[in-house]
Amino acid sequence: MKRRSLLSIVLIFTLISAYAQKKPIIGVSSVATESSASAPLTYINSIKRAGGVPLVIPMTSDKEELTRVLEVIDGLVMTGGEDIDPLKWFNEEPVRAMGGIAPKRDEFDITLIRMAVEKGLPVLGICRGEQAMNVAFGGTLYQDIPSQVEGTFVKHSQNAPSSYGTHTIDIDKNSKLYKILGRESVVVNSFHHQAVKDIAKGFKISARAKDGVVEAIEKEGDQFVVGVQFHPEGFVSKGDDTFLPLFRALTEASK
Ligand SMILES: N[C@@H](CCC(=O)NCCCC(=O)O)C(=O)O
Repeated sequence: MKRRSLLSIVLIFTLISAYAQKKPIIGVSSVATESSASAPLTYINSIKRAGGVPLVIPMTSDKEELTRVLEVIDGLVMTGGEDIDPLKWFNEEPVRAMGGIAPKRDEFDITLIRMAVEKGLPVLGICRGEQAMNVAFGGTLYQDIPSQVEGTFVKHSQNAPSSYGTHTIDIDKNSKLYKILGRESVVVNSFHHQAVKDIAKGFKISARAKDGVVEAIEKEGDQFVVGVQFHPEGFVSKGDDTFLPLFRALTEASK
């Protein structure tokens, strides 16, 4: 009898440790067009380098489909892209300097973020993904930094490779981002002309550029819900480990 109970304990322990070693499946919102569903390999390779298994999610706003997707993924990365429709999502008339919008992608991204966060999944929003995260929970955006934000001077739309940082951000020491990166400031890449204006309820600003533009946000509380205005995948996918801890924090939170 003793031998059998010892064997069953060893078996249970083996099963638990095997489960704990399983790589988490990380959903990646597709950079959708009307005719394709794909995501840049920079996101895919960064997730792999951080120990996750990437899974591209085709654009849909069908809640039944999204519910099934959320049953199979353990975490989520929201990718970059077009401007977000200001009239639909934060009740502002479009300013002349607003860029191209993608209404179906807005619906997809914002519905997916809301459902993932409400399900308790870890979510990392990148650039548009950070902006959609803020809007999904009631925040607003500057539609065009240069024409709407007095006193800004940093170039937020760099003409340099995505693996090359061009401006500094200052990180709040009381933030998840600081705990993850372990530094008060860091040089980031920058490919945007919009930014968080009013922070969503239940979120906080965790980093700003030297001209005050918001560069990172996070949900208050323990759930990993982090948005960054820069593109950490541009560095990580090229072997620069500066932001690998951010993807690792996502995959760890997804286990
Ligand atoms: N349109 C928004 C967000 C910009 C953004 O996501 N840039 C990334 C483009 C490259 C990619 O698709 O990853 C803004 O301009 O602020």
